[in-house]
Amino acid sequence: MLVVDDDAATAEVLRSGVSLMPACACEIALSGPEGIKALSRESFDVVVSDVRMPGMSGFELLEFVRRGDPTLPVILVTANGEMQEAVEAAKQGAFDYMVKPVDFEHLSTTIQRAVGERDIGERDVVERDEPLVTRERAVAQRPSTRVLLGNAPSIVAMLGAIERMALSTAPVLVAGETGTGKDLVASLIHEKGPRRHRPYVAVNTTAIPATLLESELFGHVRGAFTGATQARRGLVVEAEGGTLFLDEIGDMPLELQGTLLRVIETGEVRAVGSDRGRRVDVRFIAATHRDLPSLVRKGAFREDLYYRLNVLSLSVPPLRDRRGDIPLLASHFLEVARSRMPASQVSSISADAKELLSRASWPGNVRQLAATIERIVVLGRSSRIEAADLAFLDQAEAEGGEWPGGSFELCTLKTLTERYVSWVLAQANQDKARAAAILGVDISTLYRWQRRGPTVAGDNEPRSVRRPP
Ligand SMILES: Nc1ncnc2c1ncn2[C@@H]1O[C@H](COP(=O)(O)OP(=O)(O)OP(=O)(O)O)[C@@H](O)[C@H]1O
Repeated sequence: MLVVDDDAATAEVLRSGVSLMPACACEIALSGPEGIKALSRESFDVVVSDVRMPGMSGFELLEFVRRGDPTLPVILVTANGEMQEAVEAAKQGAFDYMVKPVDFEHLSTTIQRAVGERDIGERDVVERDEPLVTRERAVAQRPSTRVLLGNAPSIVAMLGAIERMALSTAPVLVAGETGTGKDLVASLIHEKGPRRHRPYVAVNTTAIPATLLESELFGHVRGAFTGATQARRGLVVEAEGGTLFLDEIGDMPLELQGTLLRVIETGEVRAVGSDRGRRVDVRFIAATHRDLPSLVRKGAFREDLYYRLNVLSLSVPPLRDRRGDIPLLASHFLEVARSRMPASQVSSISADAKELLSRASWPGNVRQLAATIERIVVLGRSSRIEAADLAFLDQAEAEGGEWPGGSFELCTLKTLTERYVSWVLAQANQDKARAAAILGVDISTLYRWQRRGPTVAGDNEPRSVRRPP
């Protein structure tokens, strides 16, 4: 809990009052700005603030908190209880309003209520976080408190970029493998910016049949096509004032890419079957796990749309490139899973198990880690997750693992390459696209190598190798 009061003695009294509550740690700030500093340094479950303070009032602090994290409860305490002030406090979203001298019993039950309600609110949000069904579409009704965890330098840098990008309305392109957190990044860009109170509409373009995608996105008028018995506004219009998140943009059909480009450029959307455009104010964030520049080269993605979307870009690193964050994420997902299943026995992770988690290959990235922990929480019978519970995980031998080329007898470059290629394939679970990416060659080259053996530098079969392995 954070207590903000310019009168050190009162703050101290409040602190000693609440420290009687079990498991309550309390920090004091002697002014509004000091409170803000504390809030940016660490996270609190509740804030109790004096109303009249020089420099920054409790109401101003409340406004600050509401903008940053609308779920964080703020209890205002005042020396002179005026009805008007109490009404104002409620209007501005204070959790409660109390008059000094504070009745500690009342304060402590209010704090417990505030923290309890917040937990329930967060659980709702976690539930929203589940795979989006059928049309993979969700309209966020209220700002969520999804957190992006991680201390890896790449993640810290990304968080900084998210904060800055949140202040702009330019399109953003988020790249990264599946399950790395692209949707999470997009929703944070929305939530940290001035559009946070407007809708966040997420669409997975691959989850909607190509024939319906156009009308889903841009709407249609009644009778526009067979079965269009009612007009539809479309998701772009639904995102009015807010953000439209287009997941898997690399899979969007070419014809629609042209329409989307026009909408982004003109700020106008035209429903299928309508001859009139409608102005919209929507911020576009797109994501893909595919290599868009290479799709552009192959003619499968429009170059002009690529440049339009790529005004700001972010690349979310795969989990295996930030292994240091795995224990932290695992503990977080353990808490999330436990809150969904309070009856579970599982409550901690052993050091060995954390070690094993940190070494696994995680081709499905953070989503796979979350699912792994959830499965153990649901099925586990002991209180601690042990290494033995994780025996099924693929360990990433590629890092720190042994070179599998066998003993180092002298052999030709071709033989060595063959062994390396088959080892990489094994590491990638025979996923040719991933193996080709690791090897830095085109997937068609990999297929050819499998049929005819690899071509190596010096072979007289040039041009077929883009980059010598
Ligand atoms: N750094 C993180 N901290 C906490 N949770 C995370 C983090 N990264 C991802 N997650 C969680 O992992 C899950 C997968 O993330 P998300 O759906 O954003 O991935 P994605 O890259 O959009 O996946 P896809 O490519 O399949 O669409 C979500 O539940 C998300 O909240």
